Amino acid sequence: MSETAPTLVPHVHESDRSRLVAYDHGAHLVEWTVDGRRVVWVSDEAVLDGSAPIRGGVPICFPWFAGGPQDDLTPSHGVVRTATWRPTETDGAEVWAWELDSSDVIEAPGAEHLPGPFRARYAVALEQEDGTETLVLRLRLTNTGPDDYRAEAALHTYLAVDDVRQVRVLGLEGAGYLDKVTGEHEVQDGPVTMEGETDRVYERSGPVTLADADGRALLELRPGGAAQTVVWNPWADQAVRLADLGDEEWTRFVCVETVARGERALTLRAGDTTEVSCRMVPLLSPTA
Ligand SMILES: O=P(O)(O)OC[C@H]1O[C@H](O)[C@H](O)[C@@H](O)[C@@H]1O
Repeated sequence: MSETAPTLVPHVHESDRSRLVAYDHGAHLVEWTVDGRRVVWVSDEAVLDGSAPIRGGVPICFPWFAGGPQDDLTPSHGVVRTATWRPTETDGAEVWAWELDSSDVIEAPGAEHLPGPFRARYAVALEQEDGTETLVLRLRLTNTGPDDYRAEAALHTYLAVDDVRQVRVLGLEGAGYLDKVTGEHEVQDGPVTMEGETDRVYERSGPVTLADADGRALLELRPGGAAQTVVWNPWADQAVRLADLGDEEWTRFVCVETVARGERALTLRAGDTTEVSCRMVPLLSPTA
């Protein structure tokens, strides 16, 4: 028997400007590179054998976010980010699409906390917009049961930055937020800058722009179907505790997440389909 751990097989797609890499494990997009510049970030220490969630990329969180409404559920971020999704037929500009049903995860740890039966379809598309190649992520959730229920969901986007201590997140000015580090409710004063562990749930969905210290816009995110934006970076002390994150890697990313949690969780009506999406628009020119 081989002693080598099984390694997930990546899907790779290259267009004129973009390179995308994804796995069926979690329907997890792990790389988006535009003109050779990394936009979606993944850890060098990410576990890629299917035994754990992948640190980086765009984890799909459902049907709960983090530890759920009462912060008492495991695994963190629900049951679908470690499930093996089924590739399915693509439509239009979609590069990949996957499906997952609640029956696929019924044996998974945490399945006893599913609020109801569901069918999920997730697609990664490269769509042209005003001559720019944009990345669009669409998560469609169908309540396949007879009763309405509520569920949390997120597209947990890890964005590559040169140095998280230098970046600004614009578009959340004046938004109320829960600071999960202090437990306090605050109102955002000016652009978001980070000087320590940051874990905030903003009651605004965007659009938001990621900019560098000089105010140069790097990327715009346009979320859809979810009311909140989470901004997260573990910073140095917490990073040391994450086995799948190199000790210095925390400086290289910021998570700006499209989220529906707590009182803003999704309401999935019996038989209906709800969509959570995020469009990412690169704003740096190739020569910048
Ligand atoms: O370590 P994970 O389960 O991937 O979670 C990573 C992070 O996800 C979100 O940003 C949450 O707001 C954080 O509280 C959590 O620490």
